[in-house]
Amino acid sequence: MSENVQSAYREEQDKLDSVLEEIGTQLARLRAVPVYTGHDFTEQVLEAGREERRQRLSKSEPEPYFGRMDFEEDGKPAPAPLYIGKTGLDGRDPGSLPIVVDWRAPVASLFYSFTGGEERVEYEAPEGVIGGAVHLKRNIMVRKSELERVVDTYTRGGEEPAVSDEFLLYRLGENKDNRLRDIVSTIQAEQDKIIRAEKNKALIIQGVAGSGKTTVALHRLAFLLYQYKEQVSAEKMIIFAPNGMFLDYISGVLPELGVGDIQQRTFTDWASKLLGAEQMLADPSETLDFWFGESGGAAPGDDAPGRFKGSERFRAMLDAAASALEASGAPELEFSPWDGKTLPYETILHWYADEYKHYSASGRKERVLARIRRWIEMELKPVKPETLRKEYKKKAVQREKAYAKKWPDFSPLTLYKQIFGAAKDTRGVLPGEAFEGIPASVLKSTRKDLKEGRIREEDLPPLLYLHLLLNGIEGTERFDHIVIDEAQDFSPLQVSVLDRFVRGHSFTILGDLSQGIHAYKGVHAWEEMSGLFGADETSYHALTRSYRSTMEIIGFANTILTGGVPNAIEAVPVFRSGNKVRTIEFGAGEKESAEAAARAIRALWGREHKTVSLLTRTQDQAKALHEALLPEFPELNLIDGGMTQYEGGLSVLPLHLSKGLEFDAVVIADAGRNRYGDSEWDAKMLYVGCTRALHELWVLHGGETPAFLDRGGEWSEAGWPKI
Ligand SMILES: Nc1ncnc2c1ncn2[C@@H]1O[C@H](COP(=O)(O)OP(=O)(O)OP(=O)(O)O)[C@@H](O)[C@H]1O
Repeated sequence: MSENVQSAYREEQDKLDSVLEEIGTQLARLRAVPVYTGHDFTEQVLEAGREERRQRLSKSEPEPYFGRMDFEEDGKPAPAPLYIGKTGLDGRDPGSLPIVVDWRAPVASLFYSFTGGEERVEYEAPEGVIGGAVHLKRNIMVRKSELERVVDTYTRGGEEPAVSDEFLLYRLGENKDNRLRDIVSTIQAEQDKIIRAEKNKALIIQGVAGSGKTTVALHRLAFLLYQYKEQVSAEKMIIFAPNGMFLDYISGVLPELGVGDIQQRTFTDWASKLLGAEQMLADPSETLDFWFGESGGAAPGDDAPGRFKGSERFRAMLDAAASALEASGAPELEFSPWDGKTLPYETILHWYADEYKHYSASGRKERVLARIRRWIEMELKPVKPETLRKEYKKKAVQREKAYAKKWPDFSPLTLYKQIFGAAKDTRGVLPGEAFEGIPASVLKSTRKDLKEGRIREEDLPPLLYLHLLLNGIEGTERFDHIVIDEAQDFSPLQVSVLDRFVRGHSFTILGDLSQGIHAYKGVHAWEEMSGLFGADETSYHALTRSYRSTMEIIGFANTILTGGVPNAIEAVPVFRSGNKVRTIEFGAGEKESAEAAARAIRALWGREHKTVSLLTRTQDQAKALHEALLPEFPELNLIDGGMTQYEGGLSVLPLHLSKGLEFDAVVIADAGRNRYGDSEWDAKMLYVGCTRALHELWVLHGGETPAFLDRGGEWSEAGWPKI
């Protein structure tokens, strides 16, 4: 250890001792106050504050901070050290400087945005822009209250800053367990910009595989809750992610950041509940088997059911259908509560079309019917004698009920069925020719589904859209912020529907077009989404550095993109080198394939790797391999789409389910031409699979492979390793 390093270490040890002592003292004081359990409101509030501090202090004790920055503010005589932690630690005396600054505080942004070369830096504080100079940037690793590492990434007047961040590399080199982790200590400048971006904008983030999109979105939620305390609440924020297992995988990050209660759902789950249509939903595996089976993979055009039903052209049809129904809403009838008394159609129409025009169609219907009932009451008042009035009243009630039935029900499902010619209820039926634009295959399959009482995931956005058009949003929960993960699989209609449920277009929309393996329903270009918002309502950010995988893995995965996907954005790896990717040929056949997989697992599992996965093209192959390998590896988990828990460890799963996850080592079970063609889609699938690996990637195949798979390039080595 050099003298400088030694003295830095000693200095930080002293600092840590004093901070821990302070935490201990504050905790002891708080614990000495008896817990209040009475009914006095003021006392209860004070107790809640004490409890919150007790918890915060206990949480910060093992790792009170992770970084230090010495900052000389303009006009101040000398630099002052700022310690930055996951939670702030205030001094004991009111008005004293914080001992540890919360990572989300404005001044802490300097720690992330400063990359070493800047003479002067600035940050935005509530009181205005504050400028100054950085004298030192230091990473400090404390674990279980013990000082473990001190790494200076910048010293003013010292050597040039290191090209790669040693501390970051150290963190990236660690093995992962079965949960995504927080990255507060190593957030990169380009990520920090996104995390701290203003709230009321639809942020669209295109990030290469492993660029930290999911992680950044979760940190952004924690930031928004801190920065906009008064305007947002955790319960009114929601994350949409592709499946239950993925939600489980990311579920640890927010609690680590001290954030609870944020809703985490799949769009399907949320939308079907809102529509009360859970029972009608067809099993999604049917669609997945179609697209991900070996016979699938045809380039999905704009007439694929999901693409069409999420498109702007279908939205225009829905608009037309809802307007037509609304316009023809009030039945062309006068209302007669008893013989000799009538309420003319013109009056009813005037109420419906003019007086209540600001309400949704179903709201107008409700109001018109209520007004008719009030009219009946008024008309009944002068009727004499009492017996006649009673008789009229009875009649009026019956006739009003019968009349109400003649109104359309304004149910989104009924209208949707009408659009596809599948409705029994023909009130307000629209002329079929208005919907000639529906592709024939979509019309046929959807009509059949609807007649058989079934809807599919891709029907949910249009149904929700119709629901909004016909019933409005009153009484429905609105969000303060929405995160859409894997947004390349969302359709424009889906996003515009969600836009109605969020205040101020406050979105974080993140995805990667190169991983668009659900292109049969998702967007093919981000403009399809940004075009939904006004120019000042949205901003676009690109993340091109990949933090997950070694240089060799990223280099290899990039060759798949360059060879198989036109205009794809390549990932830039951080300078972390590991073993070359292995491409291993086994003799053709199912048995040989299983034997090769077993040999790969034997070599990779149970050594330094905590998570190893075997990725197949289809669910059936995953099942077959699971069966074949289980006797030797009883701990092998078979993962399917219905799972809501992610086990980690050793697993076998189809490629499309591995999306968003990561593993220390990945084995592509069979990348042969018999499983994958040369299409862009096949390339994207293998790209997704390869970029799941952190440290080791082995690609097995039975001989011939798709043209885009680079088996002899600089990043890979053929054959089994010599051990
Ligand atoms: N600044 C960082 N410091 C340390 N680790 C990071 C950083 N950014 C990302 N990572 C790590 O990189 C990995 C990938 O992150 P994440 O899953 O959020 O990326 P992603 O862009 O959503 O990936 P994909 O699209 O491939 O699923 C995670 O292990 C995450 O902890």
